[in-house]
Amino acid sequence: MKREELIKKAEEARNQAYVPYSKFAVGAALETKDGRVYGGCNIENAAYSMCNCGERTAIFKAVSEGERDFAALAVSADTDGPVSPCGACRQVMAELLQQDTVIYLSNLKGDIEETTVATLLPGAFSKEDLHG
Ligand SMILES: O=c1ccn([C@H]2C[C@H](O)[C@@H](CO)O2)c(=O)[nH]1
Ligand SMILES: [Zn+2]
Repeated sequence: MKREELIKKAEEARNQAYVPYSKFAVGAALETKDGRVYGGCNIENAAYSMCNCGERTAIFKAVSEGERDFAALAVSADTDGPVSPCGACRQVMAELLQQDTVIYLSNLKGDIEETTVATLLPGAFSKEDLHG
């Protein structure tokens, strides 16, 4: 899928964001190597630490459906520049996406930054660290 199409799907997922506290809506769209797309939005909670980001919602939806091989992830929010994923999402991307999964960071103005998991989180803690 073209990056503009995947970003549009992230924007559509963003419309479902449940953000009564921050009012900051985020959408994500994760495309598998077979071309299936899983949307995700951020979902907040009155117990703030339970808030889940849009990126992780999309990743967990896909993985929970048995998906393991991902081509691209688009993220969209109403930010000045391309949205910057939080550290927790970067760590989850490092574990569950591939090294060659393309990440499109975007905003509603049409700015797009194309990056990779390795660039977003150099030195990520991984299963190699865990099992020496
Ligand atoms: O890349 C990001 C950054 C923040 N958030 C969410 C978490 C919280 O619901 C709100 C404000 O931080 O935005 C995301 O979903 N993705
Ligand atoms: Zn996050």
